[in-house]
Amino acid sequence: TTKPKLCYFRGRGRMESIRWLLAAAGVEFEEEFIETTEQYEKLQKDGRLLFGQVPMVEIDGMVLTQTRAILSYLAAKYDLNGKDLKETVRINMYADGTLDLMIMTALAAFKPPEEKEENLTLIVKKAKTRYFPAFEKILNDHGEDFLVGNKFSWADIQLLEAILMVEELDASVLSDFPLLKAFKARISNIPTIKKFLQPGSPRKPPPDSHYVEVVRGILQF
Ligand SMILES: CCCCC[C@H]1O[C@@H](O)C[C@@H]1SC[C@H](NC(=O)CC[C@H](N)C(=O)O)C(=O)NCC(=O)O
Repeated sequence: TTKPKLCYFRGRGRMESIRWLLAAAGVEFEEEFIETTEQYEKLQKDGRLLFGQVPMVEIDGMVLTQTRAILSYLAAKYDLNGKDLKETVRINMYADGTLDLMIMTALAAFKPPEEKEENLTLIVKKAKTRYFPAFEKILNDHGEDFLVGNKFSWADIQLLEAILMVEELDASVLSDFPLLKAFKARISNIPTIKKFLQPGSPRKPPPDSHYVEVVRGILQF
């Protein structure tokens, strides 16, 4: 069978959660990195970007765009989506929340230097006052190893990804969240995730100035 093909810049951005989900599901994938404007314009000209945007994933004979739609398809396809609609909507709520937090960290790299420090402080504050307390409470109230239905799901993958991203900004961010600390250790030890966290995996590094310049150049922003 042909492997899914991911088409995005050589960096995290909006594609990183898709890489995490596939890796957690033990699914190998190809990557096509957009490095030049010509590449990007050819994708658009060939009509492969529905709204002219990436992430784009080729899978099961389809050319998919829109990050959340892709994540939702993959979660359902790889049984990471809850046992019924009520579990699935909770998973979607949690996943959307962590995605909002992660987009903030992705866009932080593109802030002008004078706004960078203040913006990073804001992101860590949002994580500590809005997102992490909500997840700490869920783990506390349900007393289970996973966020939903005591079974590993897409929501667990994205919460771990978000925790690691915010820890890159402030290593002590979990100091007031003991249940999230234990959650991080538990989920990081799931074999497919443990492998993804090793060097040499398709996981991308934090955005650096080179990456920002490449994306700015291609997207003209
Ligand atoms: C480090 C991460 C990269 C930061 C920049 C990215 O964050 C996004 O906000 C912009 C890019 S991602 C690239 C951007 N894609 C989107 O905004 C997709 C949004 C869509 N709702 C989705 O969820 O997939 C893009 O193709 N723009 C071209 C343009 O609209 O004409």
